[in-house]
Amino acid sequence: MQLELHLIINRHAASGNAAKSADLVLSALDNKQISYKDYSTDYPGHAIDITRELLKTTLTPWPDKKANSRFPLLVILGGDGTLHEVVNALDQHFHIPIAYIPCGSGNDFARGVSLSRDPLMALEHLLEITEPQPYHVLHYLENIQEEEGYATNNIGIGIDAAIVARSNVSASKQTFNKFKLGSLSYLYTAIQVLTKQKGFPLMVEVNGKSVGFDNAFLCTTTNHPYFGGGIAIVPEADVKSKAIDLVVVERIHLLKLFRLIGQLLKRKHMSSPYVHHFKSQNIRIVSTTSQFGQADGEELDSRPFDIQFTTVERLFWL
Ligand SMILES: Nc1ncnc2c1ncn2[C@@H]1O[C@H](COP(=O)(O)OP(=O)(O)OP(=O)(O)O)[C@@H](O)[C@H]1O
Repeated sequence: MQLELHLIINRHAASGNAAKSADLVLSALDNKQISYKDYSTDYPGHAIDITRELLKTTLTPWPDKKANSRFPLLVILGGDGTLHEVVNALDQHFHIPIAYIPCGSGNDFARGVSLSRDPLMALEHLLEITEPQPYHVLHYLENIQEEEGYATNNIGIGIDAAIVARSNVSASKQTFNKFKLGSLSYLYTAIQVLTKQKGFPLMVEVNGKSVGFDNAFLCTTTNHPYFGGGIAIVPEADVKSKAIDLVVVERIHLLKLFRLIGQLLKRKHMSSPYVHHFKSQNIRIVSTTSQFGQADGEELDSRPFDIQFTTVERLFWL
């Protein structure tokens, strides 16, 4: 099957470093005499508008019914946030495959699906593939604001979301990204926010059973092991599995918390008595107090949450 590539490029990802990666990819395509159309994003959310336009005019589900035609393949160049926008813009068009060349700072989805984070290697991989594969993505339904969407990586309320909110306004992300140290930016901001985040009451419902926490600190639902730029929050999570992994960490004394962070970095935190792991195809979390929220590193407003999670299969050209 011949391909017609449609590239959505977020040159602003990785604090602008994505522009260089995108130019490398476009030059490689020119050298190989592979034709493409490229669309650069001009503002936050522009990837959504471009995707919706392509959906009306160009994109088709796999497999293509028209023989001898070139398949219009959507290719995303950006970070997890850009991918998040496109997955949500495609909504229930699960049979329209998404190809991905990671150019962001964290690139957790690429880590989660074992895709090379070197843009040229990811391009080689894309050009070798002959058909898309199904992967799971998280589906969430927030009952209070009746908001629905998808996440390729994770959705969290509590400290991880507070870190996202803080790092989006801090200069450290730009500084660390300049030196290609996106995950250090996350850790640096994390340490700044840790002292401020208070514990909050949380209810978790898994397979019809409710569990209450008086003093939750982190509550993250994840599709694969990674968050925050390569931190393995649930090392055993598997993007190919239908099950969702939820991890709840309790607010503990700062000294114990630093010890837990050490264990987290060595992937030994899951046995801690303060870390609670749930795995199911259907999970609900309820926070009656206002908390920060994040979906794939994109901020959700600070508010109470009542979220129902499932997974859906969608095609990726990976
Ligand atoms: N032209 C633009 N100017 C400013 N922001 C943009 C522009 N185009 C897209 N964006 C925004 O950039 C944000 C961040 O992009 P993205 O998450 O892909 O990169 P990143 O944060 O560097 O990577 P990662 O999420 O993998 O750490 C997205 O929220 C997107 O809406």
